[in-house]
Amino acid sequence: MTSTANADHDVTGSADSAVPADADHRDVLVDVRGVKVHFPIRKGVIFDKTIGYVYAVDGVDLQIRRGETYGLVGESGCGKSTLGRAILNLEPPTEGSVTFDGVDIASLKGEELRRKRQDIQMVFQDPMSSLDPRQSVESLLLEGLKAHGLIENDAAANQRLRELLAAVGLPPAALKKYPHEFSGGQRQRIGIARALSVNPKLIVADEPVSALDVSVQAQVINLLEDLQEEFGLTYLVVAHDLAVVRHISDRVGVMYLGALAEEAPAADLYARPLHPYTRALLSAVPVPDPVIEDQRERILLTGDLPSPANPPTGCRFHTRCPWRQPTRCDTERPVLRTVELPGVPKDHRVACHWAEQIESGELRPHEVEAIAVEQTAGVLAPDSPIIGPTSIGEIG
Ligand SMILES: Nc1ncnc2c1ncn2[C@@H]1O[C@H](COP(=O)(O)OP(=O)(O)OP(=O)(O)O)[C@@H](O)[C@H]1O
Repeated sequence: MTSTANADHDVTGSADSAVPADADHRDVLVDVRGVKVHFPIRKGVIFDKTIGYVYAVDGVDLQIRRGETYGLVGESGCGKSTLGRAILNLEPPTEGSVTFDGVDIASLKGEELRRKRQDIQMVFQDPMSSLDPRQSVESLLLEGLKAHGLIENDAAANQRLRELLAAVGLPPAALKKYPHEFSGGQRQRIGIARALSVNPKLIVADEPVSALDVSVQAQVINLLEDLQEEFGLTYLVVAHDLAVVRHISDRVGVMYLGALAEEAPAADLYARPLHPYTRALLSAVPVPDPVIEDQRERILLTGDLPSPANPPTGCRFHTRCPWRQPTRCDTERPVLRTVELPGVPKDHRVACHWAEQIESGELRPHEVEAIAVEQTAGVLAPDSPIIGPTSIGEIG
């Protein structure tokens, strides 16, 4: 693996403890250590010259425990999908390692890699573009089974397909139909059945409901939760929408410009965000009560999201941070660390030099008078109708 890092990027921003405090190593299904994915920017027709890099993922440590749902959130372009692809070994890391079920996936080749890939499946945002329109549902579902040699005979295959459809709440008649004959929610169910067909351990769901109507989103989220319980699945759910991730996740990681800004059990993160970026995102979420809505402080995020091809020095967030402090914030990259604050669990980690001082009120934001929020990309109210009284039987 070659490092493309410049001097500033050599500061990895790695966590003080890669494995969460209360996690046993055997509990960890996915172990991401110091992962960087840098895409070269090339110029020239005849001589292909590298003139820079897009620092899409720039030093991420995270662990996903068996049976949990890890929600990864962040604005468009912060590197969520690239990190997901690195975990699947579809995008080999420039630096760092990804261990899946105790095995470094970069070391696998041929048959071993094919078998490991069976354990990790993806659910995509737009089922219409991920399902071949010329294939019937039967053929789409058989594909994975055949590729991994999981078909003993026709009768067993037929039984398996029916079980898969039942698991995702679709009738057996769906087998003979084509993707265009289904609604968006039903198509996502087919995508989920396809992922399930090879008995994976991990499902990486990249924006699994963002292309669906709000009323259908809840059904698909509930389906994913039911399937997790039934089949003992582990999920990495990638989304730009804090509301989706809140309801489905056990733990949430907030990404900003290629690195984790904060990571915590979902309830803690939403109740007590410690990173200025997470605070700003959550402060932008409207509250249904107009009195509270009127009184609460909103945090101004100034400026645009910097380009990952030219990230700020020091703390990636300092150019937009209302609490930024001279020198340290723009020169020293903060590591993801635990904080010594009463009531904050050890697995609530934050990459901010001043998390304690901000939380205690010792440091005040520079733009205290500002109440408008300029940049709130993709944030929905935590109580948005994502979670409705829906069941696995309801078909979206
Ligand atoms: N193959 C590639 N070559 C060059 N740059 C890339 C490549 N793939 C992604 N990028 C860039 O890397 C950065 C991170 O992209 P990524 O898709 O991972 O972000 P994201 O957070 O998933 O965004 P979105 O929610 O819009 O998908 C972006 O600036 C993107 O343009």
